[in-house]
Amino acid sequence: MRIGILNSGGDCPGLNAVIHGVVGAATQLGWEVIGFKDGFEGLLPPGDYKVLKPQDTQGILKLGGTILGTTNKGHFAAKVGKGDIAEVPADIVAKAKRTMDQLEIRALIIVGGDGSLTTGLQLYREGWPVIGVPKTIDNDLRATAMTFGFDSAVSTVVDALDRLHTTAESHKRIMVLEVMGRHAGWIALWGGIAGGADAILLPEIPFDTEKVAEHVRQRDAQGHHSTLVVVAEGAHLPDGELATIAENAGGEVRLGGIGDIIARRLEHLTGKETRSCTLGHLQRGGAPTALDRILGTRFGVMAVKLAEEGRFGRMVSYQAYHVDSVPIEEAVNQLRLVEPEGEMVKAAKAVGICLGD
Ligand SMILES: Nc1ncnc2c1ncn2[C@@H]1O[C@H](COP(=O)(O)OP(=O)(O)OP(=O)(O)O)[C@@H](O)[C@H]1O
Ligand SMILES: O=P(O)(O)OC[C@H]1O[C@](O)(CO)[C@@H](O)[C@@H]1O
Ligand SMILES: [Mg+2]
Repeated sequence: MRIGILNSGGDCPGLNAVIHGVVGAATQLGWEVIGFKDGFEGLLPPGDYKVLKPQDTQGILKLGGTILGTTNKGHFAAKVGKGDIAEVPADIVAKAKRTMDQLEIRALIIVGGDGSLTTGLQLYREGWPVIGVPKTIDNDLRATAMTFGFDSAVSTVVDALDRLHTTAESHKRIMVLEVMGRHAGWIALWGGIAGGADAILLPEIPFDTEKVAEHVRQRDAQGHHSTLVVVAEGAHLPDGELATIAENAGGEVRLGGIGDIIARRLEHLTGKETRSCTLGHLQRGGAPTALDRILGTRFGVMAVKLAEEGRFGRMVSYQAYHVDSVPIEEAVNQLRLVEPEGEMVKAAKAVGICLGD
């Protein structure tokens, strides 16, 4: 038996751990694994792929990125189909299906985010043997309590904050760190708490910059002359708007710029020298943490198990310390956001972190 795997959408630390897990588990069953390159693009005739044997995945656990490559552009860019639902055009699907048939692929493991899994759902509904593996550093999918890549991204935020602390203290400055997370504040909240931020601004909690400025003044009065502010890229400006750069190929807006805006306002309101720093794709690169290597491995193993059991149309999911699965249709387009009254936000406030509300 032969199965396929592809990565699609943005990359994420831990993708190679999934590939490693899939190849390891499939090899034990005597199966062959085909790795399609650059997302769904690799499915287009004549097919861009490589046969993945255990020796091809040796040593990749610790590597960031993906050995298969990925894309969020290309021929599979979803177009608006029936009832305003984005669909991949029929001729593209037909061409890709030819490759699947020629290679006799009996299961296709799609490791991707919301967009790629929506495409996966379309293909499953058209009869493809699809299995989904969720991938996002944002950790914002309702159907899974944790995704690989998140812990690595948080570690990068913590490392950045550790470094910013010392320069902020030396100069008695406010430092604003803008972090990723799209419309969810998980990276900001976890990274901010672990990195000892003094203020954390989230998409889920409307904030008032004057309240942050007052927090800075109080800290100054207590003898703390530097302040670290973490702001999520998707946090809303006081008028409710998002700070954006452009639209990307998938039609999704590219977020960015809120750190600079907040820094300028805080400097104006407090009279303190303020600098901002955008962490950007550093959060997506580099070696995955041990947790992400383990999670990626377990997700890969579960994907092969689902293939063995013929349970297609399902997405691997992590719930209550167990790796299990849910129907893909229940998983896509269901965001898990920070609860403004949740225990974690309360814990942040309890240790004196200002959320700007
Ligand atoms: N709403 C959608 N419906 C169907 N396909 C989609 C949708 N949004 C995106 N896609 C397709 O999925 C692929 C990747 O999309 P996108 O760049 O959003 O990545 P993703 O899988 O959502 O991962 P992430 O956004 O976390 O990087 C592209 O081919 C894109 O056309
Ligand atoms: O790599 P790109 O296309 O700029 O996408 C960046 C976005 O992708 C993510 O890294 C993951 O969804 C977001 O946190 C961020 O907004
Ligand atoms: Mg997406």
